[in-house]
Amino acid sequence: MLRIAVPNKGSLSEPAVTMLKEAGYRTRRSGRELVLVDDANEIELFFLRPRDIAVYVGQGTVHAGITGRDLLLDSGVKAIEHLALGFARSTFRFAAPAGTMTALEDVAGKRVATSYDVLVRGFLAERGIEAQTVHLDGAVESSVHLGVADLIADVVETGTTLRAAGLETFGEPILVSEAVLITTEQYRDAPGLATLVRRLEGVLRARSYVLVDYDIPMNKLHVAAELTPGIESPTVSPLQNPDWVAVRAMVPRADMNRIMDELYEIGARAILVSSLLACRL
Ligand SMILES: Nc1ncnc2c1ncn2[C@@H]1O[C@H](COP(=O)(O)OP(=O)(O)OP(=O)(O)O)[C@@H](O)[C@H]1O
Ligand SMILES: O=P(O)(O)OC[C@H]1O[C@H](OP(=O)(O)OP(=O)(O)O)[C@H](O)[C@@H]1O
Ligand SMILES: [Mg+2]
Repeated sequence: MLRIAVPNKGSLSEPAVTMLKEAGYRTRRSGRELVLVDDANEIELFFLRPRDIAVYVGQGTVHAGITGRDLLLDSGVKAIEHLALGFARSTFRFAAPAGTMTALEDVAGKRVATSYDVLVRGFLAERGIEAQTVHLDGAVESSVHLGVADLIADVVETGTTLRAAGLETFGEPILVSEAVLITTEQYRDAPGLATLVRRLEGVLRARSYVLVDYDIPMNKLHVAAELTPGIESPTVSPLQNPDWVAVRAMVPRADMNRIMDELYEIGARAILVSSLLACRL
């Protein structure tokens, strides 16, 4: 039976559970279950602290796990990023009181507060910059104001938390992170894992594409097909009126409105967009 570690708390937890549910797996009924056996899908889900997941995967006690790229790198564990999952997207950056630091060199000799010491020390060492790290478990943004550090290195999504603390990012991002499915060389080809990966890819595709249907005059079909080439080729069906056809194709969700506008411009009508629940391409 495939053993998978799933985050039990924090930013990764809810979207990870939602994704597994959309991939057809049984998921937690309460927030308290530690392990869940899904016999039908031959999978066991272990709900663990996000930070610990790389450790379990690295030790080989579970076949794979969902964690953040930043947490994986900070763990120092030799695990493989098997599939990027597209949620919990963030950057990991240095930030200091507004107007005080502009370049990485400014970090030299300073105290950097962070929850990701290994990641930060590795990044600075690679660039030959010596600085001291101060480990904090969270709310790192408060550390400068409270005098335990001169700057921070932390997760930034919208930047709201930084702004509220009067801090500004500077220098290149240390890392661009998102949730990832991780495994080890040992289990990379485990049979059940391929199924899990295919299902998760199906969810990712279903999230990033929509299905568009429209009617178009026959003489405009070639232009319309260029706008909606689909994956292999758009489906074209006859209509009772021989001068018109119906077309169905998958289009990237991000381009949906532009494509609808352009289809309308060239004469398409009854343009309908629907969401996909799941797919195998
Ligand atoms: N605001 C955020 N937006 C996107 N991703 C985030 C955000 N905060 C944390 N993450 C991501 O979540 C993971 C951190 O897991 P962690 O359990 O520490 O989450 P958390 O939301 O910080 O939880 P906690 O409430 O325990 O602080 C990392 O991969 C990190 O990049
Ligand atoms: O850029 P923003 O959209 O403001 O998000 C980034 C903030 O979110 C996370 O904090 P979290 O809520 O997890 O609190 P923590 O610092 O205690 O982990 C992260 O550590 C940042 O503080
Ligand atoms: Mg946090």
